[in-house]
Amino acid sequence: MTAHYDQQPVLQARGLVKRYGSVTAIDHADLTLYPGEILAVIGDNGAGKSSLIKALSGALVPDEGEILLDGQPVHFNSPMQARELGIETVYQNLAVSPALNIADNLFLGRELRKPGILGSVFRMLDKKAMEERAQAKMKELGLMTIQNISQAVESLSGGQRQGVAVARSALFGSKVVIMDEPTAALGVKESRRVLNLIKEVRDRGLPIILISHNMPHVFEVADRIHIHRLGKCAATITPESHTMSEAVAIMTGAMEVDDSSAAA
Ligand SMILES: Nc1ncnc2c1ncn2[C@@H]1O[C@H](COP(=O)(O)OP(=O)(O)OP(=O)(O)O)[C@@H](O)[C@H]1O
Repeated sequence: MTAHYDQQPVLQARGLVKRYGSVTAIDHADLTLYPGEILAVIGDNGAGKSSLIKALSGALVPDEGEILLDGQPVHFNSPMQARELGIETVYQNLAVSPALNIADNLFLGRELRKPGILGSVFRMLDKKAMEERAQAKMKELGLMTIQNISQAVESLSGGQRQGVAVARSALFGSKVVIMDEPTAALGVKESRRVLNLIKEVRDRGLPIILISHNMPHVFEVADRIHIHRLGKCAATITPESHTMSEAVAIMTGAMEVDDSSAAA
């Protein structure tokens, strides 16, 4: 699937503001995510990327501004509310529970119950259905180098664990997947697998917001790059329109951009 810039954006932030006392973490920030794209969000430390992403994933309630999902205004008071509307977030830490197996991790907090009275009254889990769906999703995403779905996640490598977290987001994210530094803790080979997986999820129709400090990774996978500076979008560029050093220059304020490209 290729990005559709002529269509209704899937997710939009308009004029978001978040203040912590005298610090303005988000300062009238805009962001637009179109169907079929990987939108990278880059910015210096303290630029307000995490705060922006938290607002989009329901982990923070903005003081001002609006969030639109498929063109409709939405208000999230918790991450659960954002998830219920199809926005899944993969956090860098907390990605998976090591002691649980792969299938249990995929369904953590959203376990399937057995049909009928066994599930509704006795709350019995449908382990078989969860394992089958987990297996199918891992296979679909090309993650079947992991042999056994009932294998404990603590026995997997860092890249495989991140793969499980990405598979979970693809399993439940019906509209948007937000990934916060998914390759930060990984080696070269593992990063490559996770980047391919991210592209695979995009190609299967889920648009992605990717927060990353890794410029080569961003330039490799992003369709567009939202550059965040001083709490707002300084520019939206593409890997074709600008070089990595130009992106860094915009990020740090060394290079000015005209207002037209700042439209998110
Ligand atoms: N809970 C909080 N309380 C007070 N100040 C905060 C809080 N969260 C963030 N800030 C401040 O808001 C600003 C933006 O922080 P934020 O974490 O969103 O930036 P960031 O771009 O994600 O940075 P990094 O790349 O270092 O994670 C910073 O000045 C930070 O100190």
